[in-house]
Amino acid sequence: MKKGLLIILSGPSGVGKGTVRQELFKDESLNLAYSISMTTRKPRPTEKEGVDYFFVSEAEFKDKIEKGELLEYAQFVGNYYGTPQFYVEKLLGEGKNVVLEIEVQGALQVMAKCPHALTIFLVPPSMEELERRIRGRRTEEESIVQERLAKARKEIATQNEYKYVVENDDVVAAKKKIAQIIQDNL
Ligand SMILES: Nc1ncnc2c1ncn2[C@@H]1O[C@H](COP(=O)(O)OP(=O)(O)OP(=O)(O)O)[C@@H](O)[C@H]1O
Ligand SMILES: Nc1nc2c(ncn2[C@@H]2O[C@H](COP(=O)(O)O)[C@@H](O)[C@H]2O)c(=O)[nH]1
Repeated sequence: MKKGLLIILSGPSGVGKGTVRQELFKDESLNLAYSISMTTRKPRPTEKEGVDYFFVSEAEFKDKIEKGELLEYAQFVGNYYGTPQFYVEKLLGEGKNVVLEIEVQGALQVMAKCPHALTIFLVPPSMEELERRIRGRRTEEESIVQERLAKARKEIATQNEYKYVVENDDVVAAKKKIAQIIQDNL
């Protein structure tokens, strides 16, 4: 069986990666699977264990790092986030096109390890709109919103490291562009 395509969907916090990803997953012709990350962040009220993330303690996360079980990992605004390698390899082996929805430091690690990965960076129409989206979600307290926005400015400056940059002005339009990019690379 032909191995699946590894797809990195990156971009600043609040740009709409999760929203666009959910739209993409409605398109069954893309044969997508989502890589569920591990994090030390506390779950948000709507988030479910094993669906949105595997929520773990810092000690558990560090144990995974030591055992070499993460494809990549990073610290992001006070918490660890990482990609369990086992599931990614299993899904790719089953021919699935696997989506990693990750921040920039982790994306750069995967690019170094997997040079054939399809890399897509989502940008907001403006910083003002990004701020509206992060605040509109009402998931972070003010100090964290400020830290995420500061991080976003640095992350947006790395967009040239990615093969494709897509503006998320409209969710359906962004989904269509990314679906076309994936089809073109299959
Ligand atoms: N094109 C869009 N126009 C307007 N609002 C949008 C658009 N895309 C996403 N949003 C909204 O922006 C907010 C942030 O989106 P989302 O949580 O998907 O971002 P994210 O990039 O996955 O964030 P994080 O990296 O922090 O998980 C949500 O409230 C979502 O509904
Ligand atoms: N390097 C990684 N980054 C990840 C992973 N899973 C999610 N993320 C990114 O972290 C930030 C913050 O996420 P949030 O859920 O707290 O808003 C965001 O950019 C995510 O895409 C991962 O496994 N590795």
